[in-house]
Amino acid sequence: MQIINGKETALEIRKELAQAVASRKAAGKKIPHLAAILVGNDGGSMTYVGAKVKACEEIGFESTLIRFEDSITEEELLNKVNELNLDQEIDGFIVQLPLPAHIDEKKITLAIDPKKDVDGFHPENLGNMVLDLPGFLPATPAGIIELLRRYNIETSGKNCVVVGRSHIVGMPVSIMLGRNTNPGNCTVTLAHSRTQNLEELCANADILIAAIGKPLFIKENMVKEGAVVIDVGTTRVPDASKKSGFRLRGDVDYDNVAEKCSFITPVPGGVGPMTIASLMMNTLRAMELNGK
Ligand SMILES: Nc1nc(=O)c2c([nH]1)NC[C@@H]1CN(c3ccc(C(=O)N[C@@H](CCC(=O)O)C(=O)O)cc3)C=[N+]21
Repeated sequence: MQIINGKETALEIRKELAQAVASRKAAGKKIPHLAAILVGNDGGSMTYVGAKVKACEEIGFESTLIRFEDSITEEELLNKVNELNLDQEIDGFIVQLPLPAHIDEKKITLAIDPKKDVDGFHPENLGNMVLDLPGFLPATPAGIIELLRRYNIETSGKNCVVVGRSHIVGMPVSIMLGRNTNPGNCTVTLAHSRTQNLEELCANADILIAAIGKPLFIKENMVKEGAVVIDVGTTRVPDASKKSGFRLRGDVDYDNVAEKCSFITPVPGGVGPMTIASLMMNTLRAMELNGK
């Protein structure tokens, strides 16, 4: 069994990006500039956005954090999105999800200029992904693909089961793994809450991707001997023994599953840091895509 070290891999990518920034600087080219919009005070969102800003600083990207109160109106948020769309200094930006219930996330996502959509959530970028055209790949699925690539994990012809059909992880990663690319060429099954015989289905997977957001959902009996298990879950569960009062839990019952796997990602230190690394890769690509 090998633990896939996402934290270390993300660090490697960040070093590569820092080099790319340094050579851009030396050539007198523009430094990538990422902006992030954060609405409200959700603990998880603040942590993730903070980590993104920190990653920018380490790599040498410019970053701008834009914060709003929960009470911001949809129109005010749309105005800010439009402003960032037009701002020549900003190469890419994200609007951290989830947004307060009175704001329509779809409307906001549609308002982002696809050329600055480094989250890869805009339908134009999802369409480009499906058709193998250049664009931005969603950060978490791209991070998963990058881990499979860097660990030389064979995917071609493998039976891959993705559990969870979210628009930002399950659905896009199922498409990416089914494409005629390497990594890719999997036979993919996208499972969800209505799937019948889920346990049996998972137990037949060569590659199992858990993206449901339910702590410890994937049990030992759902994992095949020698399977590759990718855990996308990051749920904060209360834990009095921690200073923060919570601990991070994946979707996989790691302690009982790990032994059976050929490869497994831990939580924390697996897919999470790769999401941020992919976002940074997308931000650098934004410059290339936009001819800067
Ligand atoms: N517009 C938008 N884009 C996103 O990419 C986005 C989002 N909204 N909303 C929420 C999810 C979640 N997400 C994570 C990013 C990093 C970690 C991460 O780095 N986790 C660390 C631990 C961090 C901790 O200690 O809490 C780890 O797994 O090792 C986790 C989750 C990005 N998301």
